[in-house]
Amino acid sequence: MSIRRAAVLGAGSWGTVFAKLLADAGTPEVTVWARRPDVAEAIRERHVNPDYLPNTWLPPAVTATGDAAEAIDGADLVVLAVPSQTLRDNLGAWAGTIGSDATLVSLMKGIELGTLKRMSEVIVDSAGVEPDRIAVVTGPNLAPEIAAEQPAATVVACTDIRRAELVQRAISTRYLRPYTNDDVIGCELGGAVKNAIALAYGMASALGFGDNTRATLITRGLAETTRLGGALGANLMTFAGLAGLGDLVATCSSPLSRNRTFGEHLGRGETLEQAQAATRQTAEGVKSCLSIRDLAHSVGVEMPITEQVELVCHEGVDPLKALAALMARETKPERPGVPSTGEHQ
Ligand SMILES: NC(=O)C1=CN([C@@H]2O[C@H](COP(=O)(O)OP(=O)(O)OC[C@H]3O[C@@H](n4cnc5c(N)ncnc54)[C@H](OP(=O)(O)O)[C@@H]3O)[C@@H](O)[C@H]2O)C=CC1
Ligand SMILES: O=C(CO)COP(=O)(O)O
Repeated sequence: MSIRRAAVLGAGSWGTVFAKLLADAGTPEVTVWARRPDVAEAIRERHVNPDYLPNTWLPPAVTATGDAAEAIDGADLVVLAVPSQTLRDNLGAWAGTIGSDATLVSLMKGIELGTLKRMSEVIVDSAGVEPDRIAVVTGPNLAPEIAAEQPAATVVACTDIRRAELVQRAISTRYLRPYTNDDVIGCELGGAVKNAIALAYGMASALGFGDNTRATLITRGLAETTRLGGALGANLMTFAGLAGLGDLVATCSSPLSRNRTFGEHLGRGETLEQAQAATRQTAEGVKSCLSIRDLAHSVGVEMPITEQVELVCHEGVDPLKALAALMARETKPERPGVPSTGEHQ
């Protein structure tokens, strides 16, 4: 079985590249929904998204519309590529038009404010679909690099292996190698938390700190992500994979990352508003650091880096003070609960 018609709802960087990917992998009809009619027209008429990917030519199978119902009509794959915090409202308006056996794909990397839900949970709520119809695609996938067809890998996470393999086939190309994974919780947490850690990494870079600081943030960032995952029922091995370490390293180390770039602005002493004005695209970690912190508190997990990122973003704390607070924390074993001497051997 293969996908005949796909809808991609959201015409930003990743939504647009994902439409190209589906077409390159053989989907005959891919319709992008853009909320601005001029963007839809440019994709439809000129095969380019001038705002987000001006130098990427989109294949003939990709078309676009400003009418979401038209995009969704008859689609057996519905891809969601809007900002995490608007998903609930967007999908609420579209849900009635989605086919009863269509597979939904979530590209979002965030945790909803207020409800503290992962994106697949928001989709279940607002579209009223069963969780096993939702596949999460996540991994080290900076949109401009995938647009340029640079080789990479990704993960398709779904509790229904048949649907996971369907999506895997639908995005398998010579430049992207998808793996399946049944750990939806771990894959979504990896994608959401790495954005908060990349904000910290960007701040540290702008403050002039070198590779020891950066490696420490990545490693301890992964440790707190894994702690949260453990408390929420994820498979801990997921965090050593593409959706965990892979995405964390790519996002922290790339100047293409919007989250890292946003962190650099904060590290240079800009306010949240100044950083927002300087960066136009979605930096999910800015809002999700609040919901991730609250989610962690709700299950009694400490996430010190995420907490300090939240204080810098939303309480105006100086990034240097945030760093000092992290360094002044009580000393402890690297892996709490594991003896630091050889007594267990
Ligand atoms: N870019 C990347 O490299 C990757 C991104 N992701 C994730 O994919 C998701 C989407 O990101 P991405 O495509 O990059 O984001 P962008 O910021 O590039 O684009 C966001 C898109 O959503 C639209 N949008 C903005 N606000 C609303 C709203 N209120 N209602 C409906 N649509 C809206 C924008 O329209 P308009 O242009 O009119 O503002 C635009 O089409 C995010 O969760 C991100 O973390 C995942 C992997 C890679
Ligand atoms: O998720 C991404 C890469 O996998 C994109 O990261 P940014 O949203 O920080 O650009």
